[in-house]
Amino acid sequence: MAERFGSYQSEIYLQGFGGTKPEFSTDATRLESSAEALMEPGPFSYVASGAGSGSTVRANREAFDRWKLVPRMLTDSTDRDLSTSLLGTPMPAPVLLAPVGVQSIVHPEAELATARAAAELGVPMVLSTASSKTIEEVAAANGAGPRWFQLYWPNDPDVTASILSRAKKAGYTTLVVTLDTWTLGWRPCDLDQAYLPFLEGEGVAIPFSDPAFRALLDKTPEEDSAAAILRWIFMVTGTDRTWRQLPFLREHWDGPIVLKGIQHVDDARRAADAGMDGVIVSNHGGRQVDGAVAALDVLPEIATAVGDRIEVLFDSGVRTGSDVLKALALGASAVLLGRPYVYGLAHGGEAGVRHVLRCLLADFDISMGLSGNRSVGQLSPSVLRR
Ligand SMILES: Cc1cc2nc3c(=O)[nH]c(=O)nc-3n(C[C@H](O)[C@H](O)[C@H](O)COP(=O)(O)O)c2cc1C
Ligand SMILES: O=C(O)C(=O)c1ccccc1
Repeated sequence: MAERFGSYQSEIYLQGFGGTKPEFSTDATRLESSAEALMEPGPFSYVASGAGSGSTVRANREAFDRWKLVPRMLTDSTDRDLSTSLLGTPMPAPVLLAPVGVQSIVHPEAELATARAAAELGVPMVLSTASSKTIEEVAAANGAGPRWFQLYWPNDPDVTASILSRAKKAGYTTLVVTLDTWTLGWRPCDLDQAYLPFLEGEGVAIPFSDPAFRALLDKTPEEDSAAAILRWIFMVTGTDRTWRQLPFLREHWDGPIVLKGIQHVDDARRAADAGMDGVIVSNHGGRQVDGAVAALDVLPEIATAVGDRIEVLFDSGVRTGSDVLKALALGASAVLLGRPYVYGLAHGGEAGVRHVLRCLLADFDISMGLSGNRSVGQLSPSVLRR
């Protein structure tokens, strides 16, 4: 697998020596700028922006910039092994695609394009409950690729059980339960444009195709999609799901369960005590609580507290190979990539997502080697300085 990433490095450099520019930028920040030029203003700012003043979006990046790598020399890191295994999922590198809803606002092939690109590289994707394609359609596009399922937790037990059984049947192995979005954050950019993503594109395909959800409606989603969407929004928002109800998910999911959106060390301990298999340290890419702490700043204390009991994953602000390295050195066993692959999708569908992933993996590989690290298991805070 290292060879595959290495060869991509050579491919990019050889193209460069031949004077051929890559189709899309190899840099995540530039890709965001070109996505802005390419996308409609509504979808672009929906993807790019954060809650409130954007202070947490910025904090996520600033936290990465405060940590620096201290490279080591002559360490024989020519042959690197970036592969890892997480909750029974073998991975070519410690990277997954974060759950991102309603991808049809970005590209007509939406999650199907993402699923194909992820499968091609063997990178696990996490399918969002709010996706614009169904559980089964995405599974078919993902083929033999590894896939996890993210749950926005309905307050109706029959609907929850139905969605979980569909996901299990379609080959999703790990359940990610997102806890930080029991209502959408205050997002002035979207409010100012009156932009609501679920009203665009193909709507919310998973509940719309779900027999248990459809059974609750007076009119089918095809007859009255606005009413169906409203019903769905009321079902997945609100605070009536608590720690006490986690056993319900356990009863209806026989694979690993990971809680997403954990930011306080006591919540991470509580997740471990509740028998969960992992947590994702995340502030939803700064989209929920404006002024929330940078996700990277709480990672070390959470990894120290529970890292020996459960898996600690990380997202929010990962943009480069060095970022992956830093998060792993601070205790994450893997990271999830959010906005950058969505910009790849906007640029070129499946090819765009594949491009973004290959660039990130090649950059991570090179950064590992040049800083003197051979394997992900070897990383610790000692490779960093603040
Ligand atoms: C457009 C968009 C839609 C998202 N939709 C979901 C979702 O449906 N479920 C979820 O758990 N997280 C969702 N997220 C959050 C991501 O999973 C992830 O936590 C975040 O994007 C990571 O930050 P980053 O974009 O800085 O990498 C979404 C993020 C974006 C940008
Ligand atoms: O916008 C988001 O961050 C998000 O999580 C979401 C929620 C509902 C539908 C689509 C995406």
